[in-house]
Amino acid sequence: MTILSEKTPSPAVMGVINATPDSFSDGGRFIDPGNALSQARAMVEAGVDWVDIGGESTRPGATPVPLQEELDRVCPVIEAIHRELDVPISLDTSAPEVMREGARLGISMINDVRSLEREGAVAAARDTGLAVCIMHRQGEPETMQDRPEYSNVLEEVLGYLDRRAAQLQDAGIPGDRLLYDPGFGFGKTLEHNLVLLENLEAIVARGWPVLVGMSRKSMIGGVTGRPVEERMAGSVAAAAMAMMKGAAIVRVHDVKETVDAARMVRAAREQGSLRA
Ligand SMILES: Nc1nc2ncc(COP(=O)(O)OP(=O)(O)O)nc2c(=O)[nH]1
Repeated sequence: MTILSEKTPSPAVMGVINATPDSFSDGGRFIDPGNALSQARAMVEAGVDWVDIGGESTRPGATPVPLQEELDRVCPVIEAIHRELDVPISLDTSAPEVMREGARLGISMINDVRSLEREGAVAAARDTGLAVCIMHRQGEPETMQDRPEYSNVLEEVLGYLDRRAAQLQDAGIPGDRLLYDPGFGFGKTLEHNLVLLENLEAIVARGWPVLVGMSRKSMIGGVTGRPVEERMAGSVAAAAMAMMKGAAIVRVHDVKETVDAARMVRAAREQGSLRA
């Protein structure tokens, strides 16, 4: 995967900066570009490999954001981080116009929880030449957690990602620009999420870099009983498990702690390969 090999180690840590008023765990903190830049700077100082900028919450129950409002939220943040910091930026959006503007402003990856399914998104992503993370979800944020059901969640997630990757390659997006994401929390019960985490190797085995986002989500709370603001340890543990199972990027809020976990995984993997 050229974009990943060129820009970051594996596993890599992606810091979440939501320029939104309503994101489930950091909503409102980074809607001001100055605050977002300060957060990005702190993440870079903590060793982050990517920052992920989002202007629309996709938490369960969230409603879509008008295009201009999403542009107004993310563009100043992208411009400031691209100007002031040396860190690859991924843009968390489903809107083709936002993808194109983000590419113009210097992002390195499109992170679309809707896998380029919106009108014009495939062409936009293709034209930018950027890496594209595609993600499985069942339903839309407004209702996806009402009654998630699968006959076999792992097979259905893999089936969707494989079909979508084939469609996008047929549409002219080279396969070496794609990343897979199983979509933790996007139309899944706690049990579904845990099956996907425990079997992550099967997703990694498909051959595309795998990006996972479990940080502070309800699956962490469901297992630990912790409220959102106390889910750092559980989130780092889940990220460590994913990295040990072969995830290429972990998308997290608690960067400093997760960078330490990533460094442990990389060190053991490198030393282990030397057969000391
Ligand atoms: N690739 C990818 N992108 C994602 N974007 C948003 C969220 C939701 O988490 P967050 O951004 O912290 O909350 P909100 O959607 O409320 O902004 N999760 C993922 C994920 O699991 N994978």
